[in-house]
Amino acid sequence: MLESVLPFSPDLAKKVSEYCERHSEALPRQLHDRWEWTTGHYRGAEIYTNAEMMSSKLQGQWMIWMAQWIAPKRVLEIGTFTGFSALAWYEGTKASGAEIVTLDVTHEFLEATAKLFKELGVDDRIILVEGPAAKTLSTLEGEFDLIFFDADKENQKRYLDLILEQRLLSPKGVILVDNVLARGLTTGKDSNPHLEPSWRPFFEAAGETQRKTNQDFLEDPRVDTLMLPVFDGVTQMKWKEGLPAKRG
Ligand SMILES: C[S@@+](CC[C@H](N)C(=O)[O-])C[C@H]1O[C@@H](n2cnc3c(N)ncnc32)[C@H](O)[C@@H]1O
Repeated sequence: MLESVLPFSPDLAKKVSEYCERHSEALPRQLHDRWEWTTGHYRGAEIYTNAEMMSSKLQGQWMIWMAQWIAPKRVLEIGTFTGFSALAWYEGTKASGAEIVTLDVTHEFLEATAKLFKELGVDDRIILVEGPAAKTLSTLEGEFDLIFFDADKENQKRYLDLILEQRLLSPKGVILVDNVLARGLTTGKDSNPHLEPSWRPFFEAAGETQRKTNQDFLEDPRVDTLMLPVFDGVTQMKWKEGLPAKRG
């Protein structure tokens, strides 16, 4: 196979996603429950209409696996929402005992998340920070070994600049950026004939913004960039070989 992605229809995408979930280490109960709670509670609710913002269950399984492998001392997440991905970072860092700092601008989301984290007793290592991420980032100190971008997509390059300028990324650290394919529309307006019509204007705009961001990431001389067609598209970045050591 010379392409890197299977030609999915919606039915096949569902079938393959479920198959992959079943053939991966099972999602821990508390993540499973949070995922179900978010989809049930938020769908159609007055304020929180968008459970779609949450990562998929398989993505949660991937996060746990990645965190176990990287064994970070500190994790930084931009975009908490209802805490599903922060719980995955927590689960994946049980051995490394990492501190997890997760940022969100929306008070209601953080309030619901703080309540859950207290109930689950995971507030010993997860720190929730409310406010616009750019502002919060400029106040952070120290280094992070795993950084996840999953908030406002239009500011991703700004976040990268702040992180690199402040050396918040450790020398061997990795940045993971979610949704770089914007449901496929980053590659062109007509790329996804299966997209629900009501979502099309949003993702057309998101795709256009992301096209520029992806190019900016690639052209940034401070990082090595790899874009993968998994989930809604994930870009991985690390310091260019030898760069932090030279600058240090
Ligand atoms: C896609 S959701 C995060 C999903 C979460 N990581 C998960 O997997 O369940 C994006 C979140 O980013 C937050 N957000 C949007 N703009 C932001 C900003 N400027 N600063 C911080 N958070 C922001 C939103 O409130 C929302 O909760």
